Amino acid sequence: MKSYLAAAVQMTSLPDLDKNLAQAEELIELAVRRGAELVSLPENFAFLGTEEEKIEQAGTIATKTEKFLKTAAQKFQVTLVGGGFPVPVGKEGKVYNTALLVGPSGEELSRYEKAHLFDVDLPDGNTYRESRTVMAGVKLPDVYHSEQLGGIGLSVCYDVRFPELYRHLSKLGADVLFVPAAFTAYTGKDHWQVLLQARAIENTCYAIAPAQTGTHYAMRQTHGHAMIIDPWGVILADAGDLPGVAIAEISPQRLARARAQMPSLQHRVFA
Ligand SMILES: O=C(O)CNC(=O)[C@H](CS)NC(=O)CCC(=O)C(=O)O
Repeated sequence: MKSYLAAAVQMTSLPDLDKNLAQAEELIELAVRRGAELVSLPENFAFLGTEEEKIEQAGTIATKTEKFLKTAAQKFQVTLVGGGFPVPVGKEGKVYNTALLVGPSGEELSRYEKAHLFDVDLPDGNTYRESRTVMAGVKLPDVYHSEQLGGIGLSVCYDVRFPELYRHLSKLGADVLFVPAAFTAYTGKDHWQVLLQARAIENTCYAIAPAQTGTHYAMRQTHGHAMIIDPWGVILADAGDLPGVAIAEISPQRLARARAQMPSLQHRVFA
């Protein structure tokens, strides 16, 4: 593993696939121009609209988004994390909320289907029933071991509240934990940064969290603050609340130092 720059993109995705993919490409290009070799896009980067619209367009969203990720990775010669985005499954009109890791040759390196679905009623009046349209993934994510970029583990958004998933990834040798998200403004203000720092600290891994920000449609507002956190829990970059990119260095020396100073992974008893 070498030292390199990683980027967490922050977007305001809309119920408009082509517009979103164009915005994503601009932000990937911006990150690459600043030297990023590993660029990540938030949950719902390709489409953020009502569940009805999402299901109607799921086939097109899946095909175009996968092609977009592979083409963009090749065009900019970078490794990309994208997702989740809907991929149709079965006959019930449901989708997997899928995250993909794609290498610079456009090859798929890893795929993860979101396992924890956001079925929550918030005190601000918003009701979320992700399971109405999404089928829960049943497989723990793999770690992709890149000689250059280290061990890379995927997750999606609400997963961040389930530490056992990240423990699984760190046990498999993850160095970088991805949490692409569309966190609600309401929960985000109190929970987002704390949860990400906890996942980074307890696993002595980098946490990279691309995010949605702003108002997408109707009452849907997201928290923003795409960020990169180091294995000691220090926030290295924070995108604030406007579209843009958070960029920071991922360093094997910093990983080694944090793990030497706090060898908690070696002291695990139960998991
Ligand atoms: O809002 C939308 O329409 C888009 N959001 C999403 O698609 C997903 C599933 S509903 N959001 C989350 O998982 C938020 C989790 C979260 O915010 C928390 O854990 O607090």
